[in-house]
Amino acid sequence: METVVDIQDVSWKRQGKSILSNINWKVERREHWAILGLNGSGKTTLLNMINGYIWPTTGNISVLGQTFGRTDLRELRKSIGWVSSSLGERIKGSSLVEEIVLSGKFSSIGLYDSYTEMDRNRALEMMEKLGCSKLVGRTYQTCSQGEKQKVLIARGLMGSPKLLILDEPTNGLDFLSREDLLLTVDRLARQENAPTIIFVTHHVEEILPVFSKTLLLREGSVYAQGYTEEIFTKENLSQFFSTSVEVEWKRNRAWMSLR
Ligand SMILES: Nc1ncnc2c1ncn2[C@@H]1O[C@H](COP(=O)(O)OP(=O)(O)OP(=O)(O)O)[C@@H](O)[C@H]1O
Repeated sequence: METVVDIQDVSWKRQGKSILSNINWKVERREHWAILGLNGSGKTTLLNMINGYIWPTTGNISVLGQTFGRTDLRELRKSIGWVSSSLGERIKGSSLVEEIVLSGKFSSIGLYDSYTEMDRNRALEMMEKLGCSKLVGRTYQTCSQGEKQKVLIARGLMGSPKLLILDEPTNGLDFLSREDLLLTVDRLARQENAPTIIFVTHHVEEILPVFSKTLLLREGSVYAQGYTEEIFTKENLSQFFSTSVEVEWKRNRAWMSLR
């Protein structure tokens, strides 16, 4: 099996404080993972590290077989699609959605490079895949929150990444748009040639069965990791959140409520 992310004994310290402590985590190809953690648990820090924006204080990390310190990070980043709210905030509202998707090929925010007919067709194909091709010709600012997320995911796929990171993609979505986006991600993840996906969330019930593995992060440490269905017990989650919770499984998803 091909290892996509290999993190060994990684810690990251800032101002004498451990933000990440002794993280060990391996993601194999086509093994889709969810990362669940409360605000401030270290999720974004971990993603910044996987993308090579920050380096471990101690420990080793390699992504897609490239060991940090011995690799061209800009090249590596082209193999990683990263969809986050900070990406969304950097997009100009007046940009056409198809141009936003196309810009994913160059990992740029605006579209400055020239592109071919083939690139344009691929952009349309990615929009088709995400179920948002009807938006062609529209500007970003006229799209709903859910439509914007789909455009950004299509952009993330444009460069045929081996790893796709979806960082809280359901933020700001209403109940129906959230379910629609989750189903779209589920469909994408099940495709034959799908990239390995890391799905970051605060919410247990957003973790669909296709995310067969979950990493629980708490206060910068791995609280638990492994098969989602084994991890999401009421005992585990009550300890994890330091609050008594009930867990109910419906449609292969765990739903959590206060006890
Ligand atoms: N450069 C930095 N210097 C000091 N502290 C930092 C730095 N970056 C992050 N932190 C701290 O590390 C902790 C983890 O932050 P991080 O943003 O990774 O959490 P998160 O799980 O992504 O949170 P959220 O769910 O709210 O996005 C926080 O307490 C944050 O204040």
